[in-house]
Amino acid sequence: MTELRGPVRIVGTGLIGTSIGLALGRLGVVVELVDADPDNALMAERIGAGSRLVQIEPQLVVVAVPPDHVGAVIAEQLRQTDAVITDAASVKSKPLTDASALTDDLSRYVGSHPMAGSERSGPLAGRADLFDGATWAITPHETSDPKAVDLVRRLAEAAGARTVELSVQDHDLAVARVSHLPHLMSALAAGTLVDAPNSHLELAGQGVRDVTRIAAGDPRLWTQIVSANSTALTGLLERIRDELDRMLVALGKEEAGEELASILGQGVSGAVRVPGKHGAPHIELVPVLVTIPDRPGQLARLFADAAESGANVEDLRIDHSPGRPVGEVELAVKPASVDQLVRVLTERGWSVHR
Ligand SMILES: NC(=O)c1ccc[n+]([C@@H]2O[C@H](COP(=O)([O-])OP(=O)(O)OC[C@H]3O[C@@H](n4cnc5c(N)ncnc54)[C@H](O)[C@@H]3O)[C@@H](O)[C@H]2O)c1
Ligand SMILES: O=C(O)C(=O)C[C@]1(C(=O)O)C=C[C@@H](O)C=C1
Repeated sequence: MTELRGPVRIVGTGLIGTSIGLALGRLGVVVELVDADPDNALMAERIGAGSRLVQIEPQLVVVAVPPDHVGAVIAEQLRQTDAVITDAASVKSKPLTDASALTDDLSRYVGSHPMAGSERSGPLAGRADLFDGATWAITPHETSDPKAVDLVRRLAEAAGARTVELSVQDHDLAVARVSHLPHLMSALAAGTLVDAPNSHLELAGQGVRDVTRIAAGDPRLWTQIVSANSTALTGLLERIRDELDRMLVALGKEEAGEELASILGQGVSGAVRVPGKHGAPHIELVPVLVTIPDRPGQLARLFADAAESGANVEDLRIDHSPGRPVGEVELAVKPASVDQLVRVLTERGWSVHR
């Protein structure tokens, strides 16, 4: 076991670097912050992610810069320090290839990728709990030192994540499917809203919000991510194109029912395969919808009442459209807890529907 004692140097103090600094700060690990943009490093320091100048040599360097720059920073940090180096990039082949072109010995480098993030960028979007319960992929390459792999695993665990080890190639295939394709589909769906009249947008409910949230991610970052994974993405996009053609043909028919139901049914079968919280197998959750008045303290009261019922709220969604005097809270609970939750909330005056 290789103990994570720090100091940890974080290069790139945006959303991910700052969140890692904040998470390690919870354990008292000394963190040094470095960024090409001095304002971002200063901001990360101000919100408590670490310090800009640490006098001791780092034990570990985390490179959290956009994918196109990762290889060069890895090579630079290997030259400048004796530390183990990891990176957080959303693709793993490109950083390895780029770094290999710049240095001969990559034994102290182990790629990794926290599978948690946000559509927001920069240090102000950083959160100490971003990785709690998330999956963190570790992608050793052929010459990675096992002790370095162990230390990177320690980093992920210290940040609150559970680790999954897989090859660089397998990682890129996996994220093409579970992260990069969904991002592109979200961008395409959101793009159709650009010229939508306000009278259409006024009808926006939770469905369109669910589908478009990630489309708000930084286009420069995402261009780098998807370009670096173009081969895997091309195969998936071709499959989507074929399905779109099938859907168009079906919609054009008078009796489209069966064909459409088969495409939508495929969607249901795929959606239930998405694992549940903490990477656990998918568990069936039942949504319980509660209307809440738009007044301070109502959410706290609702949670207290839900807790009284004994139900564990597994997931939560708040839908509050501006201009409405009430909001709607969706509490997702296990089927066994539903009846008791509904009974207790109704008794306490909440307007509840399933
Ligand atoms: N955004 C997400 O949801 C997410 C999730 C997991 C992993 N990642 C990966 O993490 C990395 C960082 O993403 P982010 O969302 O934190 O981006 P970000 O834009 O919030 O932050 C990137 C930071 O890197 C700095 N930077 C850029 N080039 C640099 C260089 N050469 N040297 C030093 N600093 C440099 C920028 O000034 C900025 O502060 C990316 O590789 C991304 O693929 C992102
Ligand atoms: O939750 C989000 O906003 C994300 O898009 C996070 C997400 C993902 O696809 O799950 C996005 C890119 C990262 O490389 C890792 C995580």
